[in-house]
Amino acid sequence: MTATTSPARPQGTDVVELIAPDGAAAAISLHGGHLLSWKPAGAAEQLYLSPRSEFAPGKAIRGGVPVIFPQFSDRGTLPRHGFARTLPWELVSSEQGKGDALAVLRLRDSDATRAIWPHAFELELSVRIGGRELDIELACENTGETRFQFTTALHTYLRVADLDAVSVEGLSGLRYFDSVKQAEALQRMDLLLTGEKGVLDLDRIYFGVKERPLLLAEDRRQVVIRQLGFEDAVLWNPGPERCAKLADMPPEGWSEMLCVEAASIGRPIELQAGESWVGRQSLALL
Ligand SMILES: O=P(O)(O)OC[C@H]1O[C@@H](O)[C@H](O)[C@@H](O)[C@@H]1O
Repeated sequence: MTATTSPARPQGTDVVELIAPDGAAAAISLHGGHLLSWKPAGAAEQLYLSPRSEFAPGKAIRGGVPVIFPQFSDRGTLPRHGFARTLPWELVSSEQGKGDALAVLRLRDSDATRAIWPHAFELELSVRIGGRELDIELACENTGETRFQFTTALHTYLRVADLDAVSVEGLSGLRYFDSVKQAEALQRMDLLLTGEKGVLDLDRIYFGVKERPLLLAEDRRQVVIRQLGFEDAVLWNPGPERCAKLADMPPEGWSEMLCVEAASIGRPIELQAGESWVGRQSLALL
């Protein structure tokens, strides 16, 4: 069975709706190849999507899962977080299986990308849902004649009921770059408390996370976050002051979200002509 592509949601953006036989559901915008919503079977929305997001050509959507490629943040000369999140992707396929539903989207280099990044590439984003699990896979192929390097992330905005009650486990002993303090540090404890009792204005790149599972926990909810192929992870929450300066976030939006991003930043990925790379982030609601 083919899933439907519904035009004109939100504000003219093409959105692919996925529904698995058990009722798990997801919505993916072709603008940015951007997962907007994930509802596991029998459970509520797990992703945060800002009600003030713009959904306009050339603009990034605030929330969901932006695809960051080929540059993380301001670490290079390209627009912040690269261009994949602001370009139209094409739908390759969307289908329902026996126990899941899967959509595949593609972005290839174009005159617009080559004007600022002179490389031939093909990105494929696969989103699979079923039961209480979500897999997001990003594949990149060098379709040109010369090598290139990139940094990348799946910039997942997790919805939280109350940031004060949220903790993240699994980071102990890792070195991180604190982008707020512009300094490196070592994560001493396994438990990172967010919200007013913990770290507000949180913006950290944890290096060498590799396949360690992370656990996001709040009162009655636990989400296991796994990654494969990505080396690092980013934790981001703007806190009240920075959030107030973000035009596409409501003033209290920061208290309802926490970004846990699968990323490769510390060691850029290098692809020779014809080579491919694949990275995956998997979420499971316990
Ligand atoms: O506002 P943007 O461009 O979507 O970026 C949001 C945040 O993305 C995070 O990944 C970065 O670590 C932060 O520094 C940044 O502020």
